[in-house]
Amino acid sequence: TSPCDRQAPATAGLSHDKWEIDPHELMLLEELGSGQFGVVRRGRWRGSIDVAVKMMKEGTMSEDDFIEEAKVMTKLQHTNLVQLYGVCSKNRPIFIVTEYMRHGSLLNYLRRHKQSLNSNQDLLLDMCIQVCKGMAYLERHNYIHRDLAARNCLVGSENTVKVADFGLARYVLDDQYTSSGGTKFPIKWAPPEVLNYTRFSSKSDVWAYGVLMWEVFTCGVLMWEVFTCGEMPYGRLKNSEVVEKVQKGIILEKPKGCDKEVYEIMKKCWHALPENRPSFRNFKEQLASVSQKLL
Ligand SMILES: CN1CCN(C(=O)c2ccc(Nc3nc(-c4cccc(NC(=O)c5ccc(C(C)(C)C)cc5)c4)cn4ccnc34)cc2)CC1
Repeated sequence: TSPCDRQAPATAGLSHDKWEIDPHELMLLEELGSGQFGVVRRGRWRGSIDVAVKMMKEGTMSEDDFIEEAKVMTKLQHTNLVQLYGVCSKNRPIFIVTEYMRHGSLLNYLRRHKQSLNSNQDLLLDMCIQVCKGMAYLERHNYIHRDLAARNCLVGSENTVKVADFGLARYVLDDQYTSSGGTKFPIKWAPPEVLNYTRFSSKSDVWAYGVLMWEVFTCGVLMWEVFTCGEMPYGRLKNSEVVEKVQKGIILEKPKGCDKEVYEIMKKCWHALPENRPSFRNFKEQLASVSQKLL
């Protein structure tokens, strides 16, 4: 470092780097739920900023690797990504602090609002387009999500939808989740190359995105049909049965009430070969043109 760096002015004294959050600046409020890593709570940062705080249960993640990666993650900024504000890594458990999304996960939102959503194909398509925009940004930055699904997207005010927990899957220590044979591995969102070789890429994110679209549009059933909102893909099939179907190229059927053109687009995500699937970039354009026709 040049001599002037060594004489950094006292005001820069804070030993923390900008991705390090001082826990004294955090006020923890009610619990929002718990996930793979333990409890998540709503909080207030510096008295005024609404945040969500993931309190990482010991032994659930490789913490040092994650803290290193957090520096990169805080730089990923887009209106359709849940912003990582920083981490509290100086004591245990470590806290992951992100922007707060008041309506919770997209999956629960779809299930809670099926009545108003199922007759609103435009709103369902708009939600998919928002996720696509966030994913196109990650794709542009060569950042792979590895667990894109409606449960890992969040809903804020005015029906804003954002992609959450991108890249976090790499730090989970539970091999029931990380290995494709594990009971917690998201089989129903995984393409053949991930099932066979755990080969993740932005094109495996595209496959998962197609399943996310299917989750969203199973909300779009017509009034007189039994509501199948935010349905579980492949219903009650066992994971081994789903793997067999996916290997044979059997894909999810068109959700009732889903527009034919939308299903045609969804199907493009499920090409057996990753190179034959569209990128999120050109997907965004296709979805925008369909939404023009639908409006
Ligand atoms: C009127 N309704 C009342 C009920 N309701 C809520 O209780 C509710 C409201 C807001 C919520 N918001 C958030 N909830 C969460 C949240 C809550 C519980 C669990 C989790 N998820 C996790 O802990 C988690 C997710 C993924 C992963 C891997 C690595 C596997 C991909 C690991 C861990 C997130 C995170 N957030 C980040 C920003 N905003 C939120 C969550 C729930 C929604 C509104």
